[in-house]
Amino acid sequence: MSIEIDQVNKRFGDFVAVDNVSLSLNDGELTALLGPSGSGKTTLLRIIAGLEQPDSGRIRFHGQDTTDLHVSDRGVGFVFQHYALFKHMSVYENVAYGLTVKPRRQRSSKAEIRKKVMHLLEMVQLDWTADRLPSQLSGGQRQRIALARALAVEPQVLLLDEPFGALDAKVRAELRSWLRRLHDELHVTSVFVTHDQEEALEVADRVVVMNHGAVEQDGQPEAVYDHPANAFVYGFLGQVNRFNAQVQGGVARIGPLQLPAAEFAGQASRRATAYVRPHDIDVLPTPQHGTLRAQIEQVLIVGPHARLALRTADAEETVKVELSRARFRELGLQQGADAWLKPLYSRVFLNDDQLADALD
Ligand SMILES: Nc1ncnc2c1ncn2[C@@H]1O[C@H](COP(=O)(O)OP(=O)(O)OP(=O)(O)O)[C@@H](O)[C@H]1O
Repeated sequence: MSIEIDQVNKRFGDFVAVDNVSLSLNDGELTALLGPSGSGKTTLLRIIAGLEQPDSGRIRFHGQDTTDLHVSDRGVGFVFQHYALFKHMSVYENVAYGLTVKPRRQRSSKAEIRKKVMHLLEMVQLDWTADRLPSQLSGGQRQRIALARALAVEPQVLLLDEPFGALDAKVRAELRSWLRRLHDELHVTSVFVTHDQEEALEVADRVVVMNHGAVEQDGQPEAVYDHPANAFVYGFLGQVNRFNAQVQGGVARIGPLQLPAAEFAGQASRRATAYVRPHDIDVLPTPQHGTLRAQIEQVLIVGPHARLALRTADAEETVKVELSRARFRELGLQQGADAWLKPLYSRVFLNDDQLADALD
């Protein structure tokens, strides 16, 4: 089931929650709506679901206009952040609920319902909990049951609003890869809302980055991560160092450093900001041509990585660098010592890019 969002707008009073959003989501895709708090993700999800009416614009499922269709007639399944399982019903009854409340003529027999529910419970690997009450399950298990319940009525579209938001980091990580596997098996067109960039990049086929109610960028996770459309997306999709630069002749200068900025080759001299991710900077123990001198302020060893904070002579912020632990040992770097920074990959955006301000 493809979903077309066509010039959708939504205001709450004077506040623009969704600002002229158009998107085409492909059949069977898992799409992440990613953005900071208040960027309009949930509002857009609720409009797709039919829980909220847009002020203008249309929603189409597989070419059919559903904008005025009631939520119960859209064939959508939901999973919310706070597990909304019925407390007094067993796990089995929770998953069976949507099937047992169907009108008699559409309802399957008890035996068929049983078979289906048990199959769903096996799929979420919780068939052994069928007779338990939700209170006897962990948070992660409850979310898997919520998902089984949403899938029981065979929705054409599955909508998930921060489904793992209330869980701790380890459980979240487990559920992410589990959701990905489940989606690969079922291929239900799914949209999930998250403000966690790692979650979006890991799970989704496609990432839609939102800010102030509008879409900043839309694409496959690698494309969005490797080629951010603007400064906002660069900053939002992971840690980044920002350097004040002067761009001229296709080069961005930061003191003795020269970084490529070929896209601005034809421009007059302009102030700009160079963006460099912590893992895209090498650190050298001795001076070299075209490197930036800095002092190592802090070293944190985190599992296989070494995270360094360094201060350059004129930088306002510390520069963050991430090296492999092996590389860090090989270099023999010490806290307090001088080191020389060599950015390996960077992106330059001119300073009048208003989106850069959105990060501050
Ligand atoms: N029913 C409403 N009435 C008034 N304002 C609302 C209503 N629903 C949402 N808003 C506002 O619209 C904006 C967008 O909200 P929305 O929940 O869509 O953002 P979000 O990106 O999902 O954020 P979060 O991650 O914090 O849930 C917010 O500023 C919110 O306060």
